[in-house]
Amino acid sequence: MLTSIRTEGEKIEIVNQLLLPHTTEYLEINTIEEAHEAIKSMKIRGAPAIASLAALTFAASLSKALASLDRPSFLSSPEALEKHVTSILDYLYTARPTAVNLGAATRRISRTLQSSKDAGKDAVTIARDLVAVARLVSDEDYARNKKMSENGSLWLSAFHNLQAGEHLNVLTVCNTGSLATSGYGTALGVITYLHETQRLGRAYFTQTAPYHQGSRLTALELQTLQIPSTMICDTMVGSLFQHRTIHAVAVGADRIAQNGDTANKIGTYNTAVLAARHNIPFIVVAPISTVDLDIKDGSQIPIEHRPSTEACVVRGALYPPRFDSDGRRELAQVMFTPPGLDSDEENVYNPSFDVTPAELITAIVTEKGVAVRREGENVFDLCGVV
Ligand SMILES: CSC[C@H]1O[C@H](OP(=O)(O)O)[C@H](O)[C@@H]1O
Repeated sequence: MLTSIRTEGEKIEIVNQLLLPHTTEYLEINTIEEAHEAIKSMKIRGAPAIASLAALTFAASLSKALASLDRPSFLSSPEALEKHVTSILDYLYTARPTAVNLGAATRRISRTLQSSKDAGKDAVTIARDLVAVARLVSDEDYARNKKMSENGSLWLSAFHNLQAGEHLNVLTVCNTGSLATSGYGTALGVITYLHETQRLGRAYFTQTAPYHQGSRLTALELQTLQIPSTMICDTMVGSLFQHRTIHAVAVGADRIAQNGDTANKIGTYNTAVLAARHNIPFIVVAPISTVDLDIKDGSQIPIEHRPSTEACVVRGALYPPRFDSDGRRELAQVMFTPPGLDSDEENVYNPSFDVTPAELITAIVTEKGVAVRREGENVFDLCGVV
């Protein structure tokens, strides 16, 4: 299985997802600033993976400070430590505004800080507690994803009253596998679990322009896992539903509001509208840390707009292939420039996410269970799940 992040002691490395699938290059992340840049530039992406890298880098920075002979001033008191921790986590959170998992990790770290302070611990002891809890954000992700994948697979099998020997065809959008998490994945985890339990017919996935999480990352993951799959262009979802049997759509999430409205990769809303038109169950698969109960509905979810140039670049390998002196396949980055590109968003509209209203979502699957929309209502009992 591919990994988005790998660690060895205090060493943290990420695979540079801008270069996949043609080049596998690991980058060492040594500072908070490097983590921020890697997240903002989308060398690493995927809400859970972003939270894991931020938490691991935060833990490494504290760990280095604790090991330093020249103790920094923020370890002089719990108050100084709290101010330092808050500034680091708030800074990391600014890297990408829509995904909320990092916010949940920040809240978890802050709760630990507060309880350690209330217990009268000194700054050094509190810092050690924070290192431990921050590492759990990543360490616990694999098991969390496996559990939600099992929950989603069982729910879909029951929804279709799947009998022995029958299989489900599932469409997914973007990339929600090991490259978007710390292992196994969310929506792609459901597809993987169905495959591993002999209940998957075929996985379908959209290319997911303009970053191409589908054609560059999900394709790589499904090939690596040897899962039968078919890629479609983003514009082909309606035709697929008209001409192929699709039993479900399973997507990830970056932020889920209290009423179940869900922000996810751009193109998810289109797919949800078409799934409703074709009576295909549409499920969102995400960890509890994606649910933001402070946000009443999807209108309050900040939607990141990426640089217009990113919507004008096609990344890929040269054809016929050319190789550099190290034998690595050369990539091409073709920029097509619409007139007046320099005027940015007037010419290129490039939201990175869209919001799918709850009434188009059949169920929200988490590691704690499945929140099903009640017939005739578009409000999920999320509190029953969170
Ligand atoms: C389990 S990943 C959640 C979410 O993150 C992706 O966005 P991006 O690739 O821009 O980080 C996509 O929306 C996934 O569904």
